[in-house]
Amino acid sequence: MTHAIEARQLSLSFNNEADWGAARSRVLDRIDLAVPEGAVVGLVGRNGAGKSTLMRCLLGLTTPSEGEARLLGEPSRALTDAVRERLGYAAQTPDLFPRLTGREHLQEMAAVYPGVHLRDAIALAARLDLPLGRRADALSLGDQQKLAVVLALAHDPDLLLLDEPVASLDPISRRDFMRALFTLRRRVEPRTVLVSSHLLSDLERVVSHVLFLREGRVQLFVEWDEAMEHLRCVPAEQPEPGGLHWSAAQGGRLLVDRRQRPDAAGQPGLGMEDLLELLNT
Ligand SMILES: Nc1ncnc2c1ncn2[C@@H]1O[C@H](COP(=O)(O)OP(=O)(O)OP(=O)(O)O)[C@@H](O)[C@H]1O
Repeated sequence: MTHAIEARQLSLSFNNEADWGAARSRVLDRIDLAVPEGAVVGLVGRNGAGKSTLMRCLLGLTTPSEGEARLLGEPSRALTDAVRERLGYAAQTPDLFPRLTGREHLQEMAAVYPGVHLRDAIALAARLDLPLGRRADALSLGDQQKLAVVLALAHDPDLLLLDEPVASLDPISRRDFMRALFTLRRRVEPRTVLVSSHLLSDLERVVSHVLFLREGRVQLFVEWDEAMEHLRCVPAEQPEPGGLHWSAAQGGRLLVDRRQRPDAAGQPGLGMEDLLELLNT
């Protein structure tokens, strides 16, 4: 199987001397990851879990302290232009030129990336109700986010990384945008997407996989349909072999795969919010 995103023992530490004397804090902790081509991965975790940092390391924008990442088969630290042209990224804080209009942003991009489809991008902007004639510094935060996403999608990338792209969008725009992510494709090959969000109900509708991150570590990386079908929570006073995670909360709870635990048969399925809560306690 080909993997669009790979990480091996990816770690990152920062010197936080101002905060903690000479302490070094580990923001990413030995992350191993293999995301199959065509997967739509929801990246989920509490504030400060390391989601944005992981995306930046994957893209080669931040250099890891240890380990390595690969995108579309190439090491992130040395991506060729050919692979860069197949990537789309929208940062959590939109990275726009304040004096340029949305349309000018698109034209600038078309000049650099031969694969930009102006007509499709303009159609997506219209669908999202984004005024392309307005300067970026005159756009609301939600509209700036929409523009960042329209730009990230404009060249029909094979791999799309979106860092909280819908946080400031109203519910109607969010729904339209989530649909657009997966339907706007000129090529037949499926697009791989890594999207972080705290809006779990939006993610639940569109993802094929979920990556739960806690304090820079991968807690769980699962196919979402499988997780809903088979992951269950059973009471347990202490960690047990075969359990995927043990939480001390509520008298002790163990996350298990019900195929391995007959006693989990009567337990209800877990939503993304249940899992996030369980994995963080
Ligand atoms: N340049 C830096 N120097 C020191 N610490 C940093 C730096 N960048 C990030 N961190 C720390 O790394 C941790 C992870 O931050 P990150 O922004 O990746 O989290 P996140 O999961 O994206 O959070 P949120 O959901 O709030 O966006 C935080 O504790 C943050 O303070």
